[in-house]
Amino acid sequence: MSHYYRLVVSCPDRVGIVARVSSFIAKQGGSITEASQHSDLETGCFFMRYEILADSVGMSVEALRAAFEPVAIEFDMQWSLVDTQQRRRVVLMVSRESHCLVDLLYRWQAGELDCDIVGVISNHDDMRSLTEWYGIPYHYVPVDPDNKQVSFAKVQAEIDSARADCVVLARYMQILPPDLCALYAGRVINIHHSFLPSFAGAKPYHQAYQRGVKLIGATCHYVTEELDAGPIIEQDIHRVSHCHTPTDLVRFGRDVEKAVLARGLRWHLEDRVLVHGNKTVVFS
Ligand SMILES: Nc1nc2c(c(=O)[nH]1)N[C@@H](CN(C=O)c1ccc(C(=O)N[C@@H](CCC(=O)O)C(=O)O)cc1)CN2
Repeated sequence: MSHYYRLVVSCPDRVGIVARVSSFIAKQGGSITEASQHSDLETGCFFMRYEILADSVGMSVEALRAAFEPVAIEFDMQWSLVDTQQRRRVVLMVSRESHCLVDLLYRWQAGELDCDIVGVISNHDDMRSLTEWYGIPYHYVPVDPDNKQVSFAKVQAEIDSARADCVVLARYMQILPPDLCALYAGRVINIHHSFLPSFAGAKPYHQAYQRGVKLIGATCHYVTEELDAGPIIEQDIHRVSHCHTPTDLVRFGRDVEKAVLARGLRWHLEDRVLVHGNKTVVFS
C-alpha cells in the first residue's frame, strides 16, 4: 500500500516559495500527489501542505528532512515532514455521555481513522466494558473537586505512559488545568456541544433552548486554558424550531457532535489543520 511523505509549512509570505519547494521535491524525483497553499494577506503568512509519494523519493524521510533544512532556513519556515506510515497514538477522554466515544471507536475499527487508539481515560467507570470490548486499555481517574491537582497529575501520567501524540476530549466534562493545556498545546482536541462562540461552558443546549435559537451546532476546537476559546477546527449546525424541547435539541445535537468531532480528528491526524494565532487554516 502506498505511503507518503507529508510536508507542512508556515512562513512569512514572499514570491518564490512554491517554486523553491516544488523544484526541491522535483530534484529528489518526488511525485507530489496533493498540494495545498494559502496566503493570509492580512498577516503576511504563507501556509503549505504537500503529500509526496514516498517511493518516488529515493531516500528516507530522515534524509529528506536533512536535505530540506537549508530551504526551511532560507525562508524562515516552521515546518514538519512526516512519513504517513508512522501512525499517531491517540488517547480518548470521556465522562458519562457515550455517543462520541462510541462513534470514534466504531470509525477507528472500521479503518476510517488512521491512528492507534491506545487508551481511554475517564472520570467515571461507566465506559469500561465498551472500551475493553475493543481491546483498548481503560483508565478510571476520578476527579476530586477538592484536590484536582492530584487527579490531573494521574491523568498526565496516563497520557505520558501511553506515549500519546493526540488527546481527544470526547465529551469529557472536566476543565483541564493550565499546566496540561500548556504541556499538550496543539495536541488536545475538544468537541463543544454548541456553535461557538455562542453558549460556551456547561449545558449549551439548555442555554440555546432558553434563547429560542433556530440553529444548534457543535464545534471541534483545540483545547486552551481559556474554556471553549481555542482555535476552531470544524463546526456544523442543525435547524430547530419552537416545536422542539431541550431533549430534542440534545438528540439532534449528538448527531452533529459525532460528525464534527470525527472530521476534526481526521483532519488533525492528516496534518490538514495549521494553527495561526487563535485561528486555523484547514486544507480539508
Ligand atoms: N482547559 C480546558 N478544558 C476543557 C475545555 C477547554 O476548552 N479548555 N473544554 C471542555 C469541554 N466543555 C464543554 O465542551 C466543558 C466541560 C466542563 C465544564 C465544567 O464546567 N466542568 C466542571 C465540572 C462539571 C462536573 O463535575 O460535571 C468543572 O470542571 O469544574 C464546562 C465545559 C473540556 N475541558
